[in-house]
Amino acid sequence: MKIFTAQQIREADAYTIQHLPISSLDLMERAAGACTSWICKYFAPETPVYIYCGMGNNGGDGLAITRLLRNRDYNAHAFVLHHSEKATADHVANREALLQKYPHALHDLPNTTSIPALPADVLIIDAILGTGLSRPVEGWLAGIIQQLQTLHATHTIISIDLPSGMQADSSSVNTPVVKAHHTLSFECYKLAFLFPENAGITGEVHILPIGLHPDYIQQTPTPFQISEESLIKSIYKPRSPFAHKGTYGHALLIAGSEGKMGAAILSAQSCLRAGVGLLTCHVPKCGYTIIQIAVPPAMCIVDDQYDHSSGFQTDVSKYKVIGIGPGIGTAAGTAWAMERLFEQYRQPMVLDADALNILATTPGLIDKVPAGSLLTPHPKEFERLFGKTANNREQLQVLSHNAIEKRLCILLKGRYTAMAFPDGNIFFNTTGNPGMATGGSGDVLTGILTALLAQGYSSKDAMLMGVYMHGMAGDYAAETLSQEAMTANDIIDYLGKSFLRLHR
Ligand SMILES: NC(=O)C1=CN([C@@H]2O[C@H](COP(=O)(O)OP(=O)(O)OC[C@H]3O[C@@H](n4cnc5c(N)ncnc54)[C@H](O)[C@@H]3O)[C@@H](O)[C@H]2O)[C@@H](O)CC1
Ligand SMILES: Nc1ncnc2c1ncn2[C@@H]1O[C@H](COP(=O)(O)OP(=O)(O)O)[C@@H](O)[C@H]1O
Ligand SMILES: [K+]
Repeated sequence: MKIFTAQQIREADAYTIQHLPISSLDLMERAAGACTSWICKYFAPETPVYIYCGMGNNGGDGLAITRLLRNRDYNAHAFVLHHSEKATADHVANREALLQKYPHALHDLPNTTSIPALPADVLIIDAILGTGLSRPVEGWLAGIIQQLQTLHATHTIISIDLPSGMQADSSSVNTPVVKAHHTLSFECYKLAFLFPENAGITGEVHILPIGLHPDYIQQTPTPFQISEESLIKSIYKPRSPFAHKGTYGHALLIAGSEGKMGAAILSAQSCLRAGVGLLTCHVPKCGYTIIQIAVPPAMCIVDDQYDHSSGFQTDVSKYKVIGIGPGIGTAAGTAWAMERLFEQYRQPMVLDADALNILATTPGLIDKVPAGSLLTPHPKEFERLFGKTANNREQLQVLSHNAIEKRLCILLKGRYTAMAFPDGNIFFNTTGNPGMATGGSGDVLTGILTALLAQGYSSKDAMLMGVYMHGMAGDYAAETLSQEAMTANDIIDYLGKSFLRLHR
């Protein structure tokens, strides 16, 4: 699913009006109709509904929703906030329509008044500002938004299209934004919904289709997309009936150190469960027996130190892919060995955890990482690698810039893991849940990505598919075990169920 900018949404609107037999007013009626149906599904007609409307088309939606709710016998009231002199044509048309049918449902709030006290059971609809927001809200309107923010604790708030004050495509940190329990947004996700800094502002996001022209959606390029199951199914390659273990690649996993052999076990097990043909683990000498007992299908070679500081003396060229990082530690010798590895091995590899920490502290080393490699930092590792950023929009820019410049596939872990590619595209993953906020989840991802590269998926496809499958396995685990009780091992156990879903 593409994510359009506010500007592109305006263009989509105009294109739809021009190429379909529909007026802009009818499109607004459709949008308002979709919101009204959603509200009626979840709230009984006895619920009093107060709808705060701005002067633009977002306010127009609010006025239309008021009329449509009244048509269904809801006790709905529109409060128009006069934040600008002029209203848009469709706002005016909907004002007239409401006045004509339900004159007592319309109330004007001049830009001197605050929101009058409201009964406890009122449902609040925020239709003040949408994608037309041109600058951060200030003055009187900022006061109104602050008032609505405090009402979040006592009333249910539904924002139309986006929480008023939120910028669709950029950061809104330190600016007044309505805090919603639900956001009913039209046609597509807005970029800002995916920013961790906006967690708790949109509430649950519900995307309501309003029939924007499919040609515009298909033809318009955008760097931002949501990775969906249909995309993953199109990437997935079923195994050939004539396959043998050599078909699916021999992977080398460099992982573990004293006290951190668990990371090696988790990534090795997930690598096997994600379909690698053959797996060899490179571990320090303290880990030999552990791996041999815990992961029988894997072969094992050892470093004669307690970390990986003797280097990877084996002939690395025979491996289809190398995954490196989980639990390896950051000893100077390990950094030295990693540098040698980049000289010997020039195919895409997977770098995670301590491998990333070593990159962050060894000047110039990141430039030696083979092109097409997959880097999987969480936000702290990302900051160590690329520095602090002022907000999530800037963070995304830094992510994409480095992916393009260094020709790497780099992700940034989170609720909506962002994946940036050398072609400039950025995808967001939606699978996964807070049950995965548990030690070892990331090690499992390293194993999955390594396995997919070994099986011949391209770097981009491996990242898109691996992150999606990792989250889906986490979702299956949470469904059966609860988010609290699930552990990283359970993500591995449910990988099978996730693959079965792709077979269908
Ligand atoms: N294709 C779509 O997505 C559709 C969108 N519609 C609605 O139209 C909305 C966009 O409408 P508009 O372009 O009229 O924009 P808005 O309704 O978001 O706001 C525009 C108005 O707010 C003022 N304004 C902007 N920033 C302000 C600030 N910081 N402080 C005070 N006033 C400010 C502008 O001067 C203008 O009067 C969408 O969010 C959606 O609700 C629907 O009606 C129909 C279809
Ligand atoms: N709230 C969440 N929603 C979705 N995915 C999550 C959530 N919390 C964690 N995850 C996922 O779990 C993984 C955690 O990785 P990481 O922080 O590297 O863990 P570790 O270092 O313990 O192995 C990431 O892939 C991340 O996207
Ligand atoms: K709004």
